[in-house]
Amino acid sequence: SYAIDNQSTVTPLLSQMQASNIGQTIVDLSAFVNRYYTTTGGVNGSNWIRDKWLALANGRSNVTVEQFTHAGFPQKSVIMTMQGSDNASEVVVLGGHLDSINTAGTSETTKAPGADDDASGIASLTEAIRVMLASNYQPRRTIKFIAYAAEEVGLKGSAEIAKKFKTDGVKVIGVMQLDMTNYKGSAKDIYLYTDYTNAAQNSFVSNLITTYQPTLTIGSDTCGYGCSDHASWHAQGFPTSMPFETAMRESNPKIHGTGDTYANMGSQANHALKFGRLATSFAVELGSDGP
Ligand SMILES: N[C@H](Cc1ccc(I)cc1)C(=O)NO
Ligand SMILES: [Zn+2]
Ligand SMILES: [Zn+2]
Repeated sequence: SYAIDNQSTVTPLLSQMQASNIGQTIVDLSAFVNRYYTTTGGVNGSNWIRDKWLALANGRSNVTVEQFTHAGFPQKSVIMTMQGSDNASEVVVLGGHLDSINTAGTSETTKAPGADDDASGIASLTEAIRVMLASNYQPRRTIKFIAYAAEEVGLKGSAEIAKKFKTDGVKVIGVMQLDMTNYKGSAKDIYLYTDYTNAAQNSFVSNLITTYQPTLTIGSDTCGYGCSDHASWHAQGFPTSMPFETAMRESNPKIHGTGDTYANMGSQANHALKFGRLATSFAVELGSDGP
C-alpha cells in the first residue's frame, strides 16, 4: 500500500525548494551547444551533471555519484545513490534524460539547447536532491536519481540500465520519470500518463499531489508509444509513473529544435517547481518505508 505518512519530513523540504535554482540549472544545461549522445557537448553535459550532483553530495558517506558507461556510444548516464538504512535492498528510482536533439542535424555544432526537453526534468530532480541532502535526510530504502543518456534516439540509456537492474535482481519498488516539466501549455498543472505506467502507483502519485500540493489540478492522457524512459522500466516489469507538463495535444511545439530555450518558457521555472516538489514527495514517502 502506498501510505502517505511522512508529512513532518516532506512539508519542510517542499518549502525550501526554489524555482530560481531550477531555472539556473536549466540555463546552465541548455548552454551546451547540444547534448546529443555522440557529440562532445553530449559528453560534457553528462560530466556537468556528475560534477553538480557530486558537489551536492559533498562527502556524505552514504551518497555516491557514478557514471554508467554505455556500450556503443560515448555519452554516459549519471546515477546518484542515496544508500538506505534498514531497508536498503529495496530501491526507488527517479529519472530524467540528459541528452538533447535537434531533428535538423546531429553535428558537433548543431544547436539543441533542450531547455524543456529535458533540462527541465534534470533541474527539477536536482532541486529535489539539493533539499533532501541539505536537510540530511536518511532514507530507509535506497533512492537512485538517474540522468539517462541517449533517450532521444530510442531510450538507449534507460533500456540498458533497466535491463541490468532486472538481470541483477534489483528490487525496484517504483520509478518516476520527469521528461519536460517547465512548459505550461495546458489548463491543468500535472498530467499523469496512463500508458506504459502502473495504475496503482499513478493513484499514489495523484494522492501525493492532493496531499502536498492541494492547489494543483491533475489531468491524465496517453502517449500512444514509449514516449520516454519510463517505458524502459515498464518493459522490465517495474511500476512506473510519468507526470508530464501538458496534455498530449498541447505539448511544447519548440522541442527538438533551436527554439527549445529557457527564454521561450518565459525565463522562469514555476511549472518545473511543481514537478520537483512531486519528485521530492515521491522519493521521501517511498524512501521512508521500512522492510
Ligand atoms: N517524444 C518525447 C516528447 C514528448 C513526450 C510526451 C508527449 I504527450 C509529447 C512529446 C520526447 O521527445 N522525449 O524526449
Ligand atoms: Zn525529446
Ligand atoms: Zn524528453
